[in-house]
Amino acid sequence: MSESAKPVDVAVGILMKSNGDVLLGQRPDGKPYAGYWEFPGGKVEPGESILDALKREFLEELGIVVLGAEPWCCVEHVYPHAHVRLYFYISRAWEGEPQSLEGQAFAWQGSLGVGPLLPATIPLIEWLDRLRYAD
Ligand SMILES: Nc1nc2c([nH]c(=O)n2[C@H]2C[C@H](O)[C@@H](COP(=O)(O)OP(=O)(O)OP(=O)(O)O)O2)c(=O)[nH]1
Repeated sequence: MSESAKPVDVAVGILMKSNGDVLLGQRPDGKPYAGYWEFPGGKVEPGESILDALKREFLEELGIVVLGAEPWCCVEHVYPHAHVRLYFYISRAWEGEPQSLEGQAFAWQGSLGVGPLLPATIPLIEWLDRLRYAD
């Protein structure tokens, strides 16, 4: 099996406000799928827990301190550039306002008004809507 066939673990965070709005970011130039929208996050480094990776990425990308997050679901996807295993967490507790520390655009969204989304993230939106607008 070649090295590229091994899945890469990615920690992804969905910050959810009490009104159900969630934070999306746009992938910066220079990355695969530049310009596509995604939930903030990034690759887990060797020896790092997924939750620690999530906290590190939120601090590096957005200047946000994640105070708590719950694992929600895991999705695997094979892209031409990588085979990824995405660990999605939902956080309702954080400190700070998002800042664009890596030059990326971001937006709080209720019903989804930005696109395109990364292919592996598209099915999540319907599942998320069931959760956000359950009652
Ligand atoms: N953050 C995030 N990544 C996603 C989502 N959906 C999805 O398929 N991915 C994929 C795209 C990438 O192949 C991978 C994330 O890796 P990345 O390249 O953005 O991570 P990173 O910031 O650690 O990158 P780098 O240090 O290597 O530049 O996960 C999503 O909703 N959020």
